Amino acid sequence: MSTADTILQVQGASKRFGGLQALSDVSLQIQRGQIYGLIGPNGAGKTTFFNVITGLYTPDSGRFELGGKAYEPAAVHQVAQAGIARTFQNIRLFADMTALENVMVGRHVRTHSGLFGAIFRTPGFKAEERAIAERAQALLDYVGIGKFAPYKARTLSYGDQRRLEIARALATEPHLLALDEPAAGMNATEKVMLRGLIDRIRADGKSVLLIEHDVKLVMGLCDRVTVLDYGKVIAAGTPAQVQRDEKVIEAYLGTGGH
Ligand SMILES: Nc1ncnc2c1ncn2[C@@H]1O[C@H](COP(=O)(O)OP(=O)(O)OP(=O)(O)O)[C@@H](O)[C@H]1O
Repeated sequence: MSTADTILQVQGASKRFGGLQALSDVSLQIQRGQIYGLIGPNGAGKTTFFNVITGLYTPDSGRFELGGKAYEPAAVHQVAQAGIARTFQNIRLFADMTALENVMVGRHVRTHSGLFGAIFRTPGFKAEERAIAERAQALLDYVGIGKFAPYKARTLSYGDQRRLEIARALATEPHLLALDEPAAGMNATEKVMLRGLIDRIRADGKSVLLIEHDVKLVMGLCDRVTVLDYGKVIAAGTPAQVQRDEKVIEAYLGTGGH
């Protein structure tokens, strides 16, 4: 049952690809200010779940509520307007745009001048553009890469590109930030910084949904965790609870061979 503190409520999400049931009746509930982990072996359906809640895949079934209001995850733009922002497992930045410009693009979801203003560069558009640039710089500072603002995205280190993706996602002012394997490919120092950043994002009032293979990171950061295997929820609870769960141990270590 959802409460006033529920930010995301998903009930019975399913998604089939041909003969493969990638998601089967998946439900979960994220409370405001929570860091929520979604884990499971390779191919368990984690990314499919992200794609469903962020409008990239149309679910076959499921009910979705964000901040107590029903939403149809029908289109990526509508999802951003509703208040979910995400990053991708395979970084998707505009490689030849500067770090600042990448964040400015994310910000445009929340601006008003629109295409007309952008094409004719109206005074309103220019003032708005300045404000957007200032806000983008503040977000780069926030994730710790402010000094790289004028650098092309592709020249940044891998860990910094991941932080840039987070800054761009934050630019849409989401209530829920969905991070798809943010620590993938990071070294130990970068992981420590990432952990600090996610903690700070939560402290600043946002909820975070996290797909992550680094078990230590998940267990250290998350308030609650849902475990998927073959598209089904096999366990949900605190990190300590799911770690002890036999179905979870079996899924990771068992005979599934995945
Ligand atoms: N667009 C698609 N078309 C067909 N099958 C797909 C599609 N997207 C995902 N799948 C399949 O759905 C299943 C779940 O994949 P998904 O990427 O969601 O798993 P995952 O838990 O994110 O895995 P990983 O940890 O490896 O990223 C897999 O068997 C995958 O091959």
